[in-house]
Amino acid sequence: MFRVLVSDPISRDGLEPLLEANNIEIVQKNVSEEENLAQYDALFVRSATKVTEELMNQMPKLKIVARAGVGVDNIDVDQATRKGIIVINAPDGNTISTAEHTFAMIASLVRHIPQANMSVKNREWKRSSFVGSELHGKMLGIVGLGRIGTELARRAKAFGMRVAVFDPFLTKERSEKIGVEKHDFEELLTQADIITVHTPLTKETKGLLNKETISKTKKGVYLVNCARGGIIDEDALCTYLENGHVRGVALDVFEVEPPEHTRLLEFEQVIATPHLGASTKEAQLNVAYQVSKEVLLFIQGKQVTTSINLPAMSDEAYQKVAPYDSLAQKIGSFLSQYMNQPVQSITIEYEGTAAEIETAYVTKSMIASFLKQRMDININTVNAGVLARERGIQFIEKVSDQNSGYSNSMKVTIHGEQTTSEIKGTSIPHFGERIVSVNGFSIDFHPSGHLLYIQHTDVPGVIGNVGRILGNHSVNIATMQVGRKEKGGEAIMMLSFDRPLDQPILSALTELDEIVFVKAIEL
Ligand SMILES: NC(=O)c1ccc[n+]([C@@H]2O[C@H](COP(=O)([O-])OP(=O)(O)OC[C@H]3O[C@@H](n4cnc5c(N)ncnc54)[C@H](O)[C@@H]3O)[C@@H](O)[C@H]2O)c1
Ligand SMILES: O=C(O)[C@H](O)COP(=O)(O)O
Repeated sequence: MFRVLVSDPISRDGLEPLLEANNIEIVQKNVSEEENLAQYDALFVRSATKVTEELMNQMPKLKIVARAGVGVDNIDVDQATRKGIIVINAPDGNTISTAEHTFAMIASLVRHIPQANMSVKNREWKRSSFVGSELHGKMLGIVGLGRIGTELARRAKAFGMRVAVFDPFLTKERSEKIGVEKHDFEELLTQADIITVHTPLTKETKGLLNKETISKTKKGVYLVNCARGGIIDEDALCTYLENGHVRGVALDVFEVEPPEHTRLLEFEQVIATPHLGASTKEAQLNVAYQVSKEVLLFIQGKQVTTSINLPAMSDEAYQKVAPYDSLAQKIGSFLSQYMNQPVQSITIEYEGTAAEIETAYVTKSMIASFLKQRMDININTVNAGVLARERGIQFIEKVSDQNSGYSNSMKVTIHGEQTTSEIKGTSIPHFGERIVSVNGFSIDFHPSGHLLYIQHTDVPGVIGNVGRILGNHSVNIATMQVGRKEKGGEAIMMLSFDRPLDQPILSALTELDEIVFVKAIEL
């Protein structure tokens, strides 16, 4: 049974993909009210639940955190990554709703609609107190032209506004295509009549609009924040509202939510909503449905596509990666079992078509498989890199420009404290993966099942002796491959069996004079 805890109010209809699947139990209850957090495999949240390290420690089975929305600033993604917990979000399910809400806030702000509404409800009729400004012909300054910023720009243009944009990642071509003016931050500050922010809250964007930057804006500017509390510094807003430099402010988000102690709410010129940008039936259905489908993919062992802490990959892209992923896991596990010593560095080299895929994912998969043999914690592609680095293991990814004759290949070299080992493999369409070289010995075997690696001297009779000992122990050899570098020198044997070999058999083989090294490997 896969258990899902839905902590924040999330559309039940949007959970349909999970509700319809077998062996999934869904509990809709806030984390603070759930006594047995340890039983859950997945946690669904919006912005209210704080997914802290402490919470994750109480959920040892947690494998995936699904944010039914965009912002993940309420989730400790670094800690989730360390623990191998996948974090996903629903990047575009609430874009339209938030853009529409922002536009409604802008229109309300310049026409004083909330204040006028309150006044009329108080039985007043003060028409001259609420004279507003037209949007037509005014310049809207958008900071952050992502999904929401772009939709907002389209709406502003339909109202006859000029749209100026600052976004360090915006190209000239894209700004021309959308029909907005690309500016630097300083220009936008000095020219815009209304400034609205649509960036995530990061170290760079925290306090982006502060005492200094707001002082550069036009006197009488309107400021809008429907992205994240803290992008516009709340103390600075109070200062400029008090001295009249800022004419009005519209806020959907606050530094602390709910904003119990902020002075901002005392200003007549401030209009506010309680983080409602994504609160429409449509957006809530979209985001819940998006993350539910992703979690279902995860449960089915398929590739998730909207992960924050994994390389983004569509299912189609993963189909191309899958054969190499499988090969990488086999090589990682093989080398980890074979090399029973501390490791300093791992190098993985891709050649041919293997170099054309999402190699970062495959590298992490190989490292995860390598570490799994050595560590008794949850290791996967999410945390493999962090855990390897924490243990002082360097990993290097290379693309080879050599042509070794295979249409694709992957070579993994491990530098251990005492020795270095290397395995090369290839994936053959419709045939599966093959190991084609071990420590420079050419060989050809399918890396699967109960295997035995034997290093020996290339002398007559050794194969017979090995066969005799195995026969004496009633062990049937399923497959056998040999490889050598030169006649009479060192050679290797790779055997596979229908069952694992016990220690007495391995000891008997080791006692043969011509045998240098024996290692049973389970793949
Ligand atoms: N109020 C709500 O209910 C609500 C709903 C949805 C999203 N949001 C918030 O809105 C924000 C934007 O969402 P989105 O879906 O458009 O995200 P997005 O990732 O599509 O866009 C963010 C944009 O910000 C830009 N950016 C990043 N750093 C910047 C900087 N220092 N200066 C200028 N631009 C910068 C990026 O280049 C990107 O284009 C997020 O913080 C999200 O959490 C709020
Ligand atoms: O980042 C988001 O998606 C929005 O801030 C919406 O947050 P919510 O899901 O708590 O409404």
